[in-house]
Amino acid sequence: MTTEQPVFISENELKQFTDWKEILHALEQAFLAVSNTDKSGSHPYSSQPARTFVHTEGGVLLCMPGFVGNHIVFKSDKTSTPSSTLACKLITSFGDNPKRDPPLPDINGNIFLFDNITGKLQATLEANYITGLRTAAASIVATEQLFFSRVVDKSNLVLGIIGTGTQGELHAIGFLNTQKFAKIKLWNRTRSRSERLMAKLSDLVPSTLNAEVVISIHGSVEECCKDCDVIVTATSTSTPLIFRSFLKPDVHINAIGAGRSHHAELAQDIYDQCSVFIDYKTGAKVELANLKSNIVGEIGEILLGTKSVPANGISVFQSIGMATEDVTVGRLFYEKYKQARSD
Ligand SMILES: NC(=O)C1=CN([C@@H]2O[C@H](COP(=O)(O)OP(=O)(O)OC[C@H]3O[C@@H](n4cnc5c(N)ncnc54)[C@H](OP(=O)(O)O)[C@@H]3O)[C@@H](O)[C@H]2O)C=CC1
Ligand SMILES: O=C(O)C1=NCCCC1
Repeated sequence: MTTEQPVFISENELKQFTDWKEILHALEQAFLAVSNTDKSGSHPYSSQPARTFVHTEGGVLLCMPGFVGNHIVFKSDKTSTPSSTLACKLITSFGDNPKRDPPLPDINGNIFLFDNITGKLQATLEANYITGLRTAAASIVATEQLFFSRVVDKSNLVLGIIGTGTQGELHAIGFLNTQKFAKIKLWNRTRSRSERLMAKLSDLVPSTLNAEVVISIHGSVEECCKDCDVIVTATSTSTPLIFRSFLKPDVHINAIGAGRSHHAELAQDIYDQCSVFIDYKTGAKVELANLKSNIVGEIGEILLGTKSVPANGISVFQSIGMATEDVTVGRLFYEKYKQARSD
């Protein structure tokens, strides 16, 4: 039995291990694990209750425990045997933090990884950046399944990002690195923040799949959404920003924001007409209880082949955020950290 002390791995150390292909694979494993009910087959499986919320005067603490069994950590390692991983993310959201001097992130989290045999703590991973990566990767996997799988002409596609905070930025970077778009349109309530993101993306573009992409900033949400094929909403708004009339008929939307409710960014006239897919039903029962829409199923059900993708119309991935995503991505980063130290 190991007598080693748990390690603490900082955000700066973790950043060097970013590999979008591996992160997308880790997300697929998480989605599959949640939807799979057969522990004896070849797919990953999971144990994951709905997360809990502790409210304080200044914000909220979320406790997100999860277990994933029979998952493959590295897509690139064809010989790897399946792993089991137990972890818990503790994450706070304190909305006044960005206004402090100096400003602090609204969202601050850590992932605690445990030895699956002994239950002993192995590592604590600072998880602001990982939370951003895995949320963006969840949207990218959802977009592959709900949009790219049904689209015939993949030339000249337009991506819109509504909200260019931490999440909006990592979504733009993730999509730039993994999917082809002709245009990326940005909108943010505070324009200077979208200008900062545009400058950052322009530097990154040459090293991505999207050397020819045109990036633009827009003064209104409606103008930004016009002609978009895929949209990401990543704001903390508590009132709707996007209405049906802004949208193309077959648009796909990844709705990330968790303002007062998890479905505040889109107007009811969109929810009246679209097909909604989610990350996990257990969480949706609690966090999407007031959502009036057609929730078709989980992304993992599409990956398992037990649910099919609507051929057309508006699709929405209503991203709640779940522990199993942090479990598989946290394990991936921990293994990369250990490999780097043994080299
Ligand atoms: N689904 C998931 O798995 C996850 C969801 N989230 C959620 O994603 C959202 C964004 O998080 P993050 O990027 O980390 O936060 P940031 O603080 O970095 O960014 C917040 C963004 O929301 C915008 N915003 C806030 N209030 C409003 C409003 N009333 N109208 C329009 N825009 C508004 C801000 O604009 P401005 O720059 O003008 O202030 C900014 O663009 C949050 O709601 C968060 O809870 C976060 C992590 C995971
Ligand atoms: O899934 C997460 O992590 C979060 N979801 C909602 C807001 C805080 C972080």
